[in-house]
Amino acid sequence: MDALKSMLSPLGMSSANAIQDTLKLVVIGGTVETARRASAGAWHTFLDSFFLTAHFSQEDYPYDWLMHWLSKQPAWGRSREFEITTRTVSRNGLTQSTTGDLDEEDEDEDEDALVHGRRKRKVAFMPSIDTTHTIYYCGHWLRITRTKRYPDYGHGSALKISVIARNNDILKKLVLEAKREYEKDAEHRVHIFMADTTYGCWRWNGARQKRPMSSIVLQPGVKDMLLADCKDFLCSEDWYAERGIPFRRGYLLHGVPGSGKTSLIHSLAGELGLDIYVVSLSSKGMSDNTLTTLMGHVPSRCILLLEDLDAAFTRSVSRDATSTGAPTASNANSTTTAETNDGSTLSLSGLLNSLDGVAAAEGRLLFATTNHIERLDPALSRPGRMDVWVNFTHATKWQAEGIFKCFFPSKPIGVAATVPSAESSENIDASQKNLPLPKRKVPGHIIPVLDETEISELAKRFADAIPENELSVAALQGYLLKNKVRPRECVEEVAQWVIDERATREKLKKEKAEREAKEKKEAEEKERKEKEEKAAKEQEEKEIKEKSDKKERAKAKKAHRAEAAMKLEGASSSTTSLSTPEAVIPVVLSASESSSSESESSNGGIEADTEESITSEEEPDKTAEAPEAGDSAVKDNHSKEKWVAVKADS
Ligand SMILES: Nc1ncnc2c1ncn2[C@@H]1O[C@H](COP(=O)(O)OP(=O)(O)OP(=O)(O)O)[C@@H](O)[C@H]1O
Repeated sequence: MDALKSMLSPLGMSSANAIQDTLKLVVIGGTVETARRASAGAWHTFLDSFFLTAHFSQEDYPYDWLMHWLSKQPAWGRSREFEITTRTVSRNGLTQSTTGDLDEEDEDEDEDALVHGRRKRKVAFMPSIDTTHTIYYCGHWLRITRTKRYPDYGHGSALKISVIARNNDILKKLVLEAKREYEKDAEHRVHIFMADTTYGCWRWNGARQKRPMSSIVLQPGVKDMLLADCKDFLCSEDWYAERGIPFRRGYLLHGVPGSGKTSLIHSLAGELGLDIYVVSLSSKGMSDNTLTTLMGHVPSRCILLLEDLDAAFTRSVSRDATSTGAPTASNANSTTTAETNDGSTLSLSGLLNSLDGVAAAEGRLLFATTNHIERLDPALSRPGRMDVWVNFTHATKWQAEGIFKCFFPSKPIGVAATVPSAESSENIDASQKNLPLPKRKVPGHIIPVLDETEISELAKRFADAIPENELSVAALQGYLLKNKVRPRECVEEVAQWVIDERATREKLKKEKAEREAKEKKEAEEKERKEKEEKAAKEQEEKEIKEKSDKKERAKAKKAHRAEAAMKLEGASSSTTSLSTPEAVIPVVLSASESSSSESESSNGGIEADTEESITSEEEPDKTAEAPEAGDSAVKDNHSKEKWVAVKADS
């Protein structure tokens, strides 16, 4: 300090004091800030040594479990910063409400209630992103933060849970509890995931009610066989491992549209408690790499569904004659990449590799559906890839009877049949016109419940009226749906419906044939026009080329003559320099004198005047006989004239 004072002494006393004070402040401030930072660091180190933090990403299941669990926590619902959404509470879309749910007016109303035919929307409070909530759980305070995973892309969330604890038991307990609750609530639903070709990942698409196996009417034994096969596969992992066989199984469901292929898969997923991962191979942006990535991310126990396999290598919307993935003449070499204008590039080899390549997931049940098995490449449907094939046909009489019984529940014999009243008949008509029903869950009051014998008898009559293997089960279902509250009338009118259906189909067939014929004609006309235009263009190009060739040849000829003239001039000057009496005799040279002119005449060039052709070397005497040098005649053939120097008799 003394040194500082002595340094500052030459300055005025007052300014020296001011500088001293400033320096003091700087020193004190720096010390305080350093102390603050050190203490904060020590505090964080202290906290970190006690806090356990777990991260959960939206792409993984635990995130769903925790979001579902949190949605039921009162503290989560009491959050003071909200995101208000009419979407599902969590990514999994389970329909239970958060504790902060905002129901409209009558809270006790049915969740599925319809207002003017529309489902009522629930408004839910979701704690907003980047806010921290403290929840008390099993004697611990949990600090929970929802964050954005990819803020730049605007999607993807993550959860961060911190807790003061000696070990991670509390977090394990929390995750297990959340999982249990989630699974309990998801018990009656099948989760559907769709392939996202843009990001090469799976996106949750919805949770559907399970469909009972009994609602699928197939020929006897088919459902049982499939169910038993799937169950057997799922519990034979060790058996596969012992034999070195990849733990995968493929099912190919093929047959006519509307015969229950997709419904059966849905039903099986519910029965086996598996999620469904759906890939549409013909979707935009699908490529070998994307498919391989997707297949690599399929969980081990699930159903992987490849829909409309025959349309894999075509982007056609039609699923009939024009749509093909088959090794036809044009695409026989199907291992080559199919490139389309929508940017999709998928090859058969890419598909095969992704199905059973090294990166393909194990333990999954692969289901593929197609309406045209004959169009599939044999490599795709061979055993090992598709182990079980099931053929779906149009409805048989047996199926018609079965589906009728599914639609109209029966009462045990002896209980009086419920017949709709006149008032309810009005409702019936309204429902048949597809007008909204007041309550979805209680339609029983308008459906007459007949006794078993009557239903059996009606079902039999219904089946008798249905032609074998002609109409799809979906078509029968459509007819029954229209008559869902009129079982007796439904049977009475079915014969007429079949006639109408045939007529409609015939009409549609005819229209389709006409449309196709028209399209074919237009295509042919277009092709013919294109051909004509092409031919005209080619002809024009040919003519232009010929003209330019002619010009070129004429130019070359001119140049050649000029060259020859130059040579002659050179020769004449050399003879003069020898002081030999020479005369320059003009002679007419023809184009045929030169080799170039020969070639020209041979290839159709300008004809040479051979009569008057004289060469200085070959016919010197002729040149000698030529008129005197002074008045050497310049013959016509203007352009063909050349002056050559020849020795003349002096
Ligand atoms: N065998 C069946 N048993 C019960 N319902 C059926 C059956 N076949 C079709 N359906 C009904 O028909 C509708 C269409 O069925 P689904 O989508 O399963 O047919 P699909 O064979 O997959 O048709 P596509 O080949 O066109 O995809 C569904 O609503 C389903 O309930």
